Amino acid sequence: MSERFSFDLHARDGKARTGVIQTPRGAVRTPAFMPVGTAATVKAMMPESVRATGADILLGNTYHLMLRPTAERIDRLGGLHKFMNWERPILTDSGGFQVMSLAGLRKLTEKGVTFKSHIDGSKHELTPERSMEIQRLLGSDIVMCFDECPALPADRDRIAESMRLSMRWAERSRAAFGDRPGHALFGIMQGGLEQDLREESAEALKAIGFEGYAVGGLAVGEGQEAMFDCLDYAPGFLPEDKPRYLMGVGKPDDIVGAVKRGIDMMDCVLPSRSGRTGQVFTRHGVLNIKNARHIDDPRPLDEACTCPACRNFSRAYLHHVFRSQEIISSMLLTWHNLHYFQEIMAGMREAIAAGTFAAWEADFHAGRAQGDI
Ligand SMILES: CNc1nc2cc(C(N)=O)ccc2[nH]1
Repeated sequence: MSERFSFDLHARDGKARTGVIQTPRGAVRTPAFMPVGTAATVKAMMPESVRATGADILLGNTYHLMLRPTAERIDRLGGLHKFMNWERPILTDSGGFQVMSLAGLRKLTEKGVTFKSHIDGSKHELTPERSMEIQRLLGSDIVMCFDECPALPADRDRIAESMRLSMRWAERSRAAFGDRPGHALFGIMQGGLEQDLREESAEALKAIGFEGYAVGGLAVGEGQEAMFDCLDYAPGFLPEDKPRYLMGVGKPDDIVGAVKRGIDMMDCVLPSRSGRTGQVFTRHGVLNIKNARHIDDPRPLDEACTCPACRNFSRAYLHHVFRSQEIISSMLLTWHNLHYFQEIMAGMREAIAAGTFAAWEADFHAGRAQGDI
């Protein structure tokens, strides 16, 4: 285990990169996918099961945890790692995105955001300083700057104004974070789909200096083509030698396209949330287990998959327990989806190291039938 936070790039293939982030709580192999552990749990998964899928790091949500059970209570109980029995790295978001997407009665000023809890209507405030304090109390290994992520579509002036506010908040986040060896603070690039504003944001963040850099403000309704157009230039504005984290992404083909364009880390609720709705991701495409066509199907979800759902259960059984709203349905489908997402990451890491990413990507796309399978 390293006492420091560091990032070592091992290989490149085109713009795609593979390497390792070292932290005092363990190594993170990149490109990395982070399962989302919103309320101190990856829903329907035991922590050891999350690890068994291949995850090196998971994401915790500041907004949810500050409201319930509160950061102070988690701190008193030994921090988030101990609280949720996950002793490997945790990245926490700043709360900024979820305040704007979940909370009620929000008021945004230069200082920060005041809002009402979606749980009980109680009043709260998030500022760069309070977000840093919460993430410190949680004990997270990678802390995210407090920022504002404007909803798209938005006009250029709004995007510019919002980005510049986030850059001022990045300064304040850096100042409030303090000197915490072994912990990292990541800046978040904003700027919407405006190339010049993205470059301005990157320059502002580099002038402050961070241990890693996120591409924020995407996966907010712009669509894959627009997101990839932005990713064709935005990662290149960021330092080569620091991790690049694309927030909130995404479907398997989004993830592959992002890594191809130079992204090292991603997080998304899709594999876990969709597992609970019966949506199953496989190397041959997507299926929904609730479809009646599975009712007598003795085959596994994916013959080639080694997860517990595919090794031990038929589609007919998974259809039955989904239809019966049995808890095991969410457990098995979440496990399968997370396992598959980690299989994609492992395949890309290996391909980039071998210089065969283009062939791997062609095989990835070739295997995916259209629609249900
Ligand atoms: C699900 N899409 C998504 N876009 C995001 C953008 C941010 C951001 N801070 O710009 C954070 C979380 C995000 N999640």
